[in-house]
Amino acid sequence: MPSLFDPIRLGNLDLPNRILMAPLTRGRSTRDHVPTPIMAEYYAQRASAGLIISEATGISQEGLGWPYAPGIWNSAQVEAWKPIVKAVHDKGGRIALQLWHMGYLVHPDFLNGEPPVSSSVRTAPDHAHTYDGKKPYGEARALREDEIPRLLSDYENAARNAVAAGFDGVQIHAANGYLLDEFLRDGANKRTDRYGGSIENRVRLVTKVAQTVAGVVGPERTGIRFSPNGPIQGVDDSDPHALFGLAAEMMARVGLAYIELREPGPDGTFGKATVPPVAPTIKKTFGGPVILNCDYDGARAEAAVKSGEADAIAFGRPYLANPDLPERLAKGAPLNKDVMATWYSQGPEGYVDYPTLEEAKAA
Ligand SMILES: Cc1cc2nc3c(=O)[nH]c(=O)nc-3n(C[C@H](O)[C@H](O)[C@H](O)COP(=O)(O)O)c2cc1C
Repeated sequence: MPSLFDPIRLGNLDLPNRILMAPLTRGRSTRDHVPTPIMAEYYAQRASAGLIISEATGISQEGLGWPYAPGIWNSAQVEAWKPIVKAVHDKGGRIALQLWHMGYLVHPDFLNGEPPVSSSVRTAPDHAHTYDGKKPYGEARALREDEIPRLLSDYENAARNAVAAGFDGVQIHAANGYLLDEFLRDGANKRTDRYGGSIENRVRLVTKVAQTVAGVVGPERTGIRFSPNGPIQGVDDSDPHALFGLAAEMMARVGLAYIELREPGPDGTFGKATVPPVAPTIKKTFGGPVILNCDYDGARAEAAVKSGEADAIAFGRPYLANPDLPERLAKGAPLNKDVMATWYSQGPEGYVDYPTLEEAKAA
């Protein structure tokens, strides 16, 4: 069986190892959601990943409600992404862009006071990060059926821009309680039209988005992320095995290159599972490469790949804090611990200053 350190082909991308960088929002763009030069340094430091999945990146202003997060809907953003992608390529790496619509998790402050959109009228629990600190979420309105073509054209525009910026591929963000997850899971989707109710109806929007994005980028360069197990940001489902089994089958029909899953265990530190693992069901109905994420260390990751449970592993917090993660895992070296206070802070601290093993030894 393969090891974490063996190459793998995802769609038409050849990865030198099976250690992926999971998408990590870091808030180092401008207030207008334009990427900044320090992001080139950060991603280039992590170029030895089999594949970098970028931080979630807004497809439209309607879909972006995170302070200083990047977007990909206008030409200033495309131009600013180009040197970042080039910096990763110059170091021999590969980078895919994660396409994001935050749905009901966009605070009205980002929308000139207008309500955000979701599958149904609903208010997210807890508080949003805004430019004026944490605030309770606003009530979302239900996206009308006649607005869906416009949403799809936003995805199409973003996908075209990702290609123009030079990305090796894209990942559709359908996880973590954001818009596409709000349509998928019945705890959030209360619609009575053909986008709600049955499982077939609830997978319709994500399937159309996948077809639209793959139509621009190529299915062999398009992946998708789900978080099938357990509640997150107020979104959950009553029958995840049936729902995500069908969603994965639809993604296979579109021909996507891979599915990535954030699936914690029952004691997960980034969400908690509430049903038995959904990954095996998804792996069966998808048939292609499945990448697993959440709470992996080197030993668990190697065991998951060796057993065939996963084709590759995506690391989030370990990658944030260890630019040379594959080299450290190969040596069984200790890992730097990520510092939560600088996850979303601006500037270089806790961003580009985590040392490699060699730098730590030299210091
Ligand atoms: C600071 C931070 C930012 C994150 N941003 C994103 C994101 O932009 N998109 C996404 O799908 N998940 C995001 N996540 C979730 C991670 O991709 C990953 O699923 C999570 O950290 C669990 O993996 P880990 O145990 O390897 O850290 C984020 C997590 C953290 C800690």
